Amino acid sequence: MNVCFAPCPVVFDLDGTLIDSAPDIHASVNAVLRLRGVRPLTLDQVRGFIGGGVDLLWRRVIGATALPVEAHRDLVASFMTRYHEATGLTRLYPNAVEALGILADRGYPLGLCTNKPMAPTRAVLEHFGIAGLFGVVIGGDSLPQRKPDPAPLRAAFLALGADPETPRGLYVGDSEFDEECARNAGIPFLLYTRGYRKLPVDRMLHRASFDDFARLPLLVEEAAAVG
Ligand SMILES: O=C(O)COP(=O)(O)O
Ligand SMILES: [Mg+2]
Repeated sequence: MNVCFAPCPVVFDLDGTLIDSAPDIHASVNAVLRLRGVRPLTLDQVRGFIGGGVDLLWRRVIGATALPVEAHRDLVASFMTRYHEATGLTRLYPNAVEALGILADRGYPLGLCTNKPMAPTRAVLEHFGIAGLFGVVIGGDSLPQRKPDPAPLRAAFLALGADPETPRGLYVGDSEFDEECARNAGIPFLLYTRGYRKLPVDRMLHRASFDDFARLPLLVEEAAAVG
């Protein structure tokens, strides 16, 4: 059982969960492709490449274009110079900030565990004025491992004071990477269905799913009570 007597930590994914960042990622990818004389990718294509961090994003971009595999490192570097502070096209999902505020007011320690590198993660949290809500932020370059490896999620729960043997709490995310990571870490998973997942909801293991953040505070209370 994973019952939380005191409010247990709730850790969030970022891209496709709290924010729709695909338009900024898409614009930065296409800026790099333009410099190389490569045809732009569609927003749907790029959205489908998000979830595993920038290295995987660019392996997928290379796979969809005629770019050489050897250019991967330079492409990632060129992308990061554009993307590290790109927030103009990014939007918070409706009611996400309100839900975070309600959970914080109720005493739930909040954390963030994303595969996005720390620099753009910090930039977007500052841009939306929500950095202070999170007791810990783990980015895609904070540890040698990335989701779906359980290490980043475990690190987030440890930083929020969870017991290392039997970490208690909930992970809220949108993608197959998050689901697998939660499963690997033994943490119940709450699935936001309007993000970037590719599988149908019923093919993903989750404690509960939701399509509106207005429902999240109640779902957290219910999931925390069941354990
Ligand atoms: O940057 C990515 O590829 C994914 O980021 P996320 O872990 O916040 O969904
Ligand atoms: Mg995500």
